Amino acid sequence: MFLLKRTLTSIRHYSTMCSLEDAKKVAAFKAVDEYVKNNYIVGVGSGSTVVYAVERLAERVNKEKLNLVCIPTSFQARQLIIKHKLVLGELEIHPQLDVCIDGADEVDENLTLIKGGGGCLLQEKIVASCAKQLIIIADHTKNSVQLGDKYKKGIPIEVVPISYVPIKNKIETMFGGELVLRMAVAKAGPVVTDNGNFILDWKNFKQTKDWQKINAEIQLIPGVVETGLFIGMAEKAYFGQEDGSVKEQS
Ligand SMILES: O=C[C@H](O)[C@H](O)[C@H](O)COP(=O)(O)O
Repeated sequence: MFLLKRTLTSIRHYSTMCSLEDAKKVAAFKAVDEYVKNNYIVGVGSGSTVVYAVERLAERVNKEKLNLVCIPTSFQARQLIIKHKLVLGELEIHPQLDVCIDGADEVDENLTLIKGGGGCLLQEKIVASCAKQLIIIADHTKNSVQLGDKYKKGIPIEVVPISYVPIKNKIETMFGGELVLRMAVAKAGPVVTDNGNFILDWKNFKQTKDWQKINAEIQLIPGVVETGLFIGMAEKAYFGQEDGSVKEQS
């Protein structure tokens, strides 16, 4: 009897738990509902969570007849905007955005982010820097205290191809850890970003509270194009939870 009761309890518990995809979706929908208004210029981030944000943008445009212009942060984002028949814009015409909605690989307690797991960090940082507000959408696995607590693939650093070995050596000497050239999956050789660059993933870095200083030093190394550290940029993060609720951090 006791065993049966325990089994029933765990079945009930399981049935109220959401998948990671559901968690991404609830976070994305809430962020779009709360931050996107009529006549906005909207930055569209990259990655699997942003797919749901674009779905919601399209629903709202169709239902509420919102007049939006969407600025992509990658080739993927551009394709999503086109697929959903949203108005595609560019920074040349709209250099100031009202809001940018994007995913993240990890978000620490200070809203410092690791981004670039999908290789789109450079354009994401450019577009976010032009937006009045950067809003992050993610599932609960991305929510951590310190960077590196949860995301183990490393901090992505986009580099000019000829410089990847010197940059790897310099950062390992300056700060420790290991920088690994990201390799492509369906192509021989390295990942080539939307901007024609390579990505070094900085793994096993020391945890610190001084990301601002380290980031500034890395950015000064010749050949470094951009880092996946987003410091002091995000206004708010929405994390979809296992129970279907959304946790907000600002
Ligand atoms: O380069 C990719 C971006 O920074 C993504 O926003 C980040 O990797 C999170 O992606 P996802 O929503 O797929 O976890």
